[in-house]
Amino acid sequence: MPIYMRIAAELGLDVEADREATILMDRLMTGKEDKTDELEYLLKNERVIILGNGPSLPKNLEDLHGVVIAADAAASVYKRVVRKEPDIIVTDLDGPPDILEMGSLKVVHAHGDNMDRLRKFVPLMKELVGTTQVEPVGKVHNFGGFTDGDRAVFISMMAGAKSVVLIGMDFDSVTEYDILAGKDLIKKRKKLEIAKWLIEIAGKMGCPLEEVSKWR
Ligand SMILES: Nc1ncnc2c1ncn2[C@@H]1O[C@H](COP(=O)(O)OP(=O)(O)OP(=O)(O)O)[C@@H](O)[C@H]1O
Ligand SMILES: Nc1nc2c(c(=O)[nH]1)N=C(CO)CN2
Repeated sequence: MPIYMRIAAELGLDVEADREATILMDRLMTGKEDKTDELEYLLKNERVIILGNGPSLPKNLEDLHGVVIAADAAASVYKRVVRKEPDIIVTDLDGPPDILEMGSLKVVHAHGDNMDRLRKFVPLMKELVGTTQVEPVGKVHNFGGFTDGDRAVFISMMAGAKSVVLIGMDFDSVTEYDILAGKDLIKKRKKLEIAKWLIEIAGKMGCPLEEVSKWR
């Protein structure tokens, strides 16, 4: 079974709704600039640092050398701690809305459970990269991956990054942010297990992961 079909079955996701969201995203991107070439240019042959939103993130943000990709709410933590904005934000738009005001290149994911947020936020954006987890349509791409953090890993690999460093990817523990945001913690833990599994697959596919011991 294709990897995404296994994930959809495990989490009870509606694949047809994902397809509908992909078509919606393509329509919402009409007249907007598809920044995929710039995304690739930013990452190709670079050392890429991917920030996940795990509890260890704030303590590990000193002296980062490389292109910084923040997975969703990790962008807010990065800005609060180092007073800089990440180069790239990968999001499915369920993080804090202030991240959308950052100057970072945004990679916005369409899926069956965020169509309202796509309708609300994509019209406010001038340029973006649109992604999906099902068949690509028009300007909406599938680079692989599922959660924001592991999608950032697949994007980096597909763009030809020289190496990939993972920070704040604590797959065994949810954050205070998840609890305060009232997330379904059983589902969140399942998503973190999936993220870990997919990053392992990316490693087997040749993704040049650095310092693997830190996130295991
Ligand atoms: N312990 C952790 N808690 C939260 N995120 C983590 C953790 N470890 C790794 N991550 C990665 O950081 C990403 C961004 O975190 P964030 O809290 O914004 O999650 P999210 O993707 O918006 O939540 P959801 O997966 O429910 O949509 C996650 O998608 C995941 O890939
Ligand atoms: N349909 C659907 N797709 C997703 C979802 C989700 O909640 N529903 N969450 C994701 C990462 O958090 C990624 N993809």
